[in-house]
Amino acid sequence: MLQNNTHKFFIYAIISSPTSIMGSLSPSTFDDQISVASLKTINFALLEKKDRSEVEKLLAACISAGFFYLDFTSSSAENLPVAKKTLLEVMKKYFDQPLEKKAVDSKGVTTRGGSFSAVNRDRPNESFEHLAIGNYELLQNPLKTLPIIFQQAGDLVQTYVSTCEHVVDVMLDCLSDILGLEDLRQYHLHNKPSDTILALLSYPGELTHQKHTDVGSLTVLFSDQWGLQVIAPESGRWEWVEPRVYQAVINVGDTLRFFTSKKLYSCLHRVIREGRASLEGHRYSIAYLLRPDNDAAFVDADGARTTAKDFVDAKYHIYSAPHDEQQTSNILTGGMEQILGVEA
Ligand SMILES: O=C(O)CCC(=O)C(=O)O
Ligand SMILES: [Fe+2]
Repeated sequence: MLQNNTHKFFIYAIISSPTSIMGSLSPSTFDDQISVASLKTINFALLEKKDRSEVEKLLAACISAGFFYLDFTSSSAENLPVAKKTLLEVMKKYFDQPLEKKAVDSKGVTTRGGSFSAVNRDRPNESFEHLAIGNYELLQNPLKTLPIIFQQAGDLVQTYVSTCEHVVDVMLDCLSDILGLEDLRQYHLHNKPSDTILALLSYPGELTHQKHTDVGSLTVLFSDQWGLQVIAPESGRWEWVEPRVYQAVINVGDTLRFFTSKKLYSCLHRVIREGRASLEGHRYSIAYLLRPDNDAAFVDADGARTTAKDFVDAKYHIYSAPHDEQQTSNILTGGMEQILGVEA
């Protein structure tokens, strides 16, 4: 085992190139037969100015891959990648604590903390540890919502979350304008109860994250480590999402797809630890998951009218159900598996 790891490190040292100007994290030339997704990069400063061609680029990314990078250079959210770096450090300290200590923070609510896994004895690695900080709860009562380690970091989490609120608001405005829709923000009012969360994820060892679409509307994701894969809509094949230090990965979730009469793609993704990702150690990621206000109503993938609250509850149920139960429903994959023609 030790020999194996030493060998891996040796290969890594040979093939890795230094972090580029873009802040991408090598090994970009690792040959594990899986391509790196060629996702578009959208400029957030231009979206803030409602620059028409950038907004068109945003729409194009949302109706094709459903995934893209967001570059914050010279925007009012320029500090987000810096805050992410600090947040990752605090997270490491947090997840280093004994399980019993962390268990107290989720207050027995499995969707808010602890270990999250599908109930499947054949795939014990499909599990990760998480802490989910409720956006609404954080606004209402930060001291009750934040574990002590995060309180000690001053207003780090509050600033991070309010910046994410701004980032998603701008994207929702741009999409409403270009699609000629009434304001998509009306379903995402941050001062109304919703299941919008800042999810802090920890993948020690070889833990993975089963394939899924995100239940909500938009996700702002950062990870400095390889592991995330997305389905390429043209081929139905899994591709790596290259981690970038200064850019967030944004993806469309199920509910934004439903609010836009299924024009946008809520793309399937997963985290695996094989191939180039096997060179990473303990993996961490930060996902701001925007979900609609609890009472927002829409028609789901099966044509049923539902509310965000019921839809999120149903998705969480199926997320931790056995795989054979998951296969009987469209919920885990947002109905996207058939549309994308997924290979495996
Ligand atoms: O850990 C990651 O990179 C992905 C996390 C994710 O897909 C999620 O939280 O929905
Ligand atoms: Fe996800």
